[in-house]
Amino acid sequence: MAVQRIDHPLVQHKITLMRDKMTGPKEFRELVAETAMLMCYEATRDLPTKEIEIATPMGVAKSKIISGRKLAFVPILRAGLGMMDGLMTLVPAAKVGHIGLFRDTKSHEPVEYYVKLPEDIAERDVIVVDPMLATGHSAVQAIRILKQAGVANVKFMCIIASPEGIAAMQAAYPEVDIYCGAEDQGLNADAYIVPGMGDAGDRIFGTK
Ligand SMILES: O=c1ccn([C@@H]2O[C@H](COP(=O)(O)O)[C@@H](O)[C@H]2O)c(=O)[nH]1
Ligand SMILES: O=P(O)(O)OP(=O)(O)O
Ligand SMILES: [Mg+2]
Repeated sequence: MAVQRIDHPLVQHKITLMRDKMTGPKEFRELVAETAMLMCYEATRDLPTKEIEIATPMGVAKSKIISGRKLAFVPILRAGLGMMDGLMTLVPAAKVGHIGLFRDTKSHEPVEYYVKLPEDIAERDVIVVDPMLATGHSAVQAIRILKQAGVANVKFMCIIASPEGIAAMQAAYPEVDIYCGAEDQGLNADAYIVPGMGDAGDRIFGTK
């Protein structure tokens, strides 16, 4: 498994603004979407292309289009939803599946409450998105659901990852590439990433 940290200055700048506890929900939401769009640029770098001929106003150009297997994004609800505007701006033809998980406050284990996937998900390359990879159990569960649905090729994209989350993913799905913007120190007793940026879902939707 490869962990790719996206160290583009724009991504790093936006992460700093998201970390700031004074950043309110409107700005936080915009930053999550913008960061996701920038990260998606890297996560889709290996999409296959083919050359076609296209009529321009001045003649015929040999030019590339994306070819091969189609893409689906799967946000882990709720926080993953915040990344979708940016991703769909970049890849408007992608289909979207939803996996709803919340973490039990005592065990920190994910509790599944909703799954809706495109009918042809097994024929698509999938990028699972969640701003935070903490214990890694939500991401592992989401990928398990997708594998059971027949998905062969899956990547995971988060804004901040913990070493524990990366290790959990590596143990469960060593073949899944992880794209992250930052790798932080670790988890606190409540399984939040330190220093992190708090509860991403609450900050996106203003619920706390
Ligand atoms: O600092 C944090 C840590 C976690 N979250 C939310 O929890 C899940 C991921 O947690 P796992 O422990 O990896 O299952 C993720 O959906 C986040 O929304 C958070 O917001 N902030
Ligand atoms: O993983 P959680 O419990 O933080 O869920 P949500 O994304 O709904 O905040
Ligand atoms: Mg939350």
